[in-house]
Formats: sequence, C-alpha cells, structure tokens
Amino acid sequence: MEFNEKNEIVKEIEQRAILVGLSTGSKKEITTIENSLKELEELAKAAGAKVVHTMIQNKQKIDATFYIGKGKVDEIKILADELDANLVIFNDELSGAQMRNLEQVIERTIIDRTTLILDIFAQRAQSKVGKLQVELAQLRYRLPRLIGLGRALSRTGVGIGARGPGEKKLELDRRYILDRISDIKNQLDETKKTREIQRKKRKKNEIPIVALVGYTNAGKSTLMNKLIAMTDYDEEKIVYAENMLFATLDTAHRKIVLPSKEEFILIDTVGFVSKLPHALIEAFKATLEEVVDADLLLHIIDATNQDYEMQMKVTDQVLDELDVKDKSTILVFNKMDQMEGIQIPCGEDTIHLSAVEGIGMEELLSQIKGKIFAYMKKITLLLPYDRGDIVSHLQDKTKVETCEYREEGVYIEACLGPIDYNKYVDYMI
Ligand SMILES: Nc1nc2c(ncn2[C@@H]2O[C@H](COP(=O)(O)OP(=O)(O)OP(=O)(O)O)[C@@H](O)[C@H]2O)c(=O)[nH]1
Ligand SMILES: [Mg+2]
Repeated sequence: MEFNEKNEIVKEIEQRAILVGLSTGSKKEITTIENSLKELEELAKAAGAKVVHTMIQNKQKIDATFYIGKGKVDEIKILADELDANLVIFNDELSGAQMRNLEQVIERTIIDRTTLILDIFAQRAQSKVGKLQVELAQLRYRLPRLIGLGRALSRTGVGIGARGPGEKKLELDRRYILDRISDIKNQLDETKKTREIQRKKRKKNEIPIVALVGYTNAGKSTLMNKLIAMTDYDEEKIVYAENMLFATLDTAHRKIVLPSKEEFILIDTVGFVSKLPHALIEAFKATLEEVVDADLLLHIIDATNQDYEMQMKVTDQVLDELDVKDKSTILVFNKMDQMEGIQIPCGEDTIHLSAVEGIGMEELLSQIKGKIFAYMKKITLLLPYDRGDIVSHLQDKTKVETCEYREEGVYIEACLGPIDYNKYVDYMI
C-alpha cells in the first residue's frame, strides 16, 4: 500500500513499462546491449513493474535533446498508447533536459536506469542507515535533474522513481534538498561513530573478518547460510536469499565457529550491478567500509551466467573504488550444479562450488583457513595452577592440541594468534 504526503492511501497503479536502449551498432555491442536490457527487465521486475515492450535503437551518437532520435520518440508515444504503458525506462542516465523533452512528447513518466536502481533500494532498505544512504543517493541524483522530473515528482509517493524515504518532500526546491543532504550527512556521521566502536572491538578481539562480495544474485547470501548450516546452525542466523536482484541491501555479520574452534566473522554485503549509480556507491561506502577492514574477500561469481566475466569486472571496479582491490581474495565460482559445458577458470585461489548443494564447501573452508589463520603459531606452555583463567581462555578461544595436568603445572600445546601469543609467550617452555 502506498501513502501520499498527506498520509492518504493511494491506490497502487500498475506500472506498465517500455524499455529503451541505445546501441552504437557493432555486432559485439548488440549482444552486450541485449543482455543489458535483459538485466534492465529484471531490475524493472524487482521494482514491481511489468515490461510490455523492449526496444533498441542503433545510433552512432547519443542525441542531446532526446537521447534517442526524434522518430523513435514518436514511435514510443504511439506504442505507449497502444500498449497502455505508463512508464518508459531508459537504459542509461538521462539529463534533466532529456527527461523533460521526452516527457513532453511521450506524455508518460520517464525514468532512467539509475532512478530505477535507486527506487529498488528505496523500497527495500530496512535499516535506518540503509534508508538514509538511499535517500542521500536519490537527492544527489535528483538535484541536477529537478528540471526534468516533472511527472515522476508530480505524483509524489506513487510509482517508480517517486518512492523512497524522502518522497514526501521531493517536490520541494533545491534549497530544501541541499539542507536535507547536509542533515542526512550529519546523521550518517553519528552512526559512523557507533560502527567505528564496533569495528575497533572486532579488531581488538582479533577475530579475522571474511567478506562475501560480488554481483547481485551470485549466491552470496546462500553461501553464508550454507556455512552457518555446516557449522553452528541457528534459524535466527539465517539471512534472506532469493532469486531476484538486490535481495540483500543491508550488510549482515555472523560469527562462524569451525569444529577446530577457530572462528571468523563472515560478512554478507549488498550485490553490485553494471552501471551501479555512482551516487549509490558513494552512499554505501559507509556500510562497505567493513569490506575495507576484511582480512579476506570471497568474490562470489554466478558461473552459469553467460556474462559472468563482465560481472567480475564490475565487481573489481567497485572494489577498486572502495580501495580494496589488492586484498587477499578467493574467487568462488558458484552454481556448479547447473553448469553445462561452460569453461571456468581454474587455478590458485579459485574454487568451484555449489552453495545450494553444498559441493566444494570443505575445500572452501580449508582455503579460508589457510588464508586467515596462516599467522597462527604453535606454542608449548606450562601454566601455574593458579592461572586457571588462562587455561580456560585458551580452551575456549583457541585450538588446544594437548592439555595435561602435570606436577609442575598445566602443560598446553596450542595454536595462537599474535595477540595471545605475545600475551602468553612468557609461559613458553
Ligand atoms: N542452482 C544454484 N542456485 C544457486 C546457488 N547458489 C545460489 N543460488 C540461487 O541464486 C539466487 C540468488 O541467491 P542469493 O544468495 O540471494 O544471491 P546474492 O548474491 O546474495 O544476491 P543479492 O543479495 O541480490 O546480491 C537464489 O535463487 C539462490 O537459490 C547454487 O549453488 N546453485
Ligand atoms: Mg544476498
């Protein structure tokens, strides 16, 4: 159910969309644009719209007035009348002037890919921080386009492009938007302090952090759930995983305790998509800063997707923007249960698995262990009987291989991380 700014219930209008893409003509580019429009259709569905037609125009150059040629614009108007479409979605970012010009001719709501992605995020964001981040991204994107946002804003609160945490006041002027941007920034700065404390705590506890990253729908959340199920199953720990784009919008942390008692924090993150709005990356930098802290990245790839190489590149680009390109990474080619004759790269730091079927999970765990516990050192200690506190700490938190109560004290052989090692090295024998 939707509400308008006066809090009245507004009837949900079915969104019937025409998708429009532009191709500069080369054969290779045509396949790319077709795939890109398929993805745009998935995005439209994720936002709740029904796609009634898709069209591609071959054109050497983007038209400054209409983005596509004027002939095509007239064609869209006729099609929209015939197909009863009320929304036209363009595959690239439009300028404010292009939006306004298109809307004047087509007489329908005009949005672009970025607005669509922002709308999905606006619908799904759950946490307070997530909502603020999306609103910030929407405002930043709308600011230079106010001139073209006629229809999308005139029906505030209804329909794709006009939803979101800030929808109530979006028709207000630039001044308001600028004030709101600085207000949100202040609120986000506040939440940053809390997160900073949590981050420091995690660092201090010296629990390694492993982050799942990758293209949307690759299987990150499914893999997280599988690892939870294999180690310490608890219904409450399970995260949402679904066959749709952007199922995950808020990061989730779960402690994974291995049978060997070694533990790490696993982080599930928002997925990436091609042409991910820059404003959104900027906005999500705050939650993705945990990726920056991670000791290891698991880059999950949907190996069944024919565009998986492009998707890997997109992920690398976003990681680059976050300044974490050189972090220790395992490439995880997922969905191997569905593979049919596709050649997938093999090699060091590469794993083929199926998160759903649980194939390859042991190998993954052993690679993770090899990477994050490589700094563990084996040590032999003799602890006096009055230091039972150290004995229980070691038994709870580390991998104790031998523990014998001898006459001269408690004899322990264990693998320790650097902090514990330095703390107890005095008891070494
Ligand atoms: N066949 C098969 N499907 C899988 C596998 N792993 C995940 N999936 C499916 O892929 C879809 C997406 O899975 P998610 O775990 O939600 O993907 P995600 O990477 O978290 O996606 P976002 O949260 O949107 O970024 C779901 O329908 C899963 O069931 C696998 O190993 N094999
Ligand atoms: Mg997910």
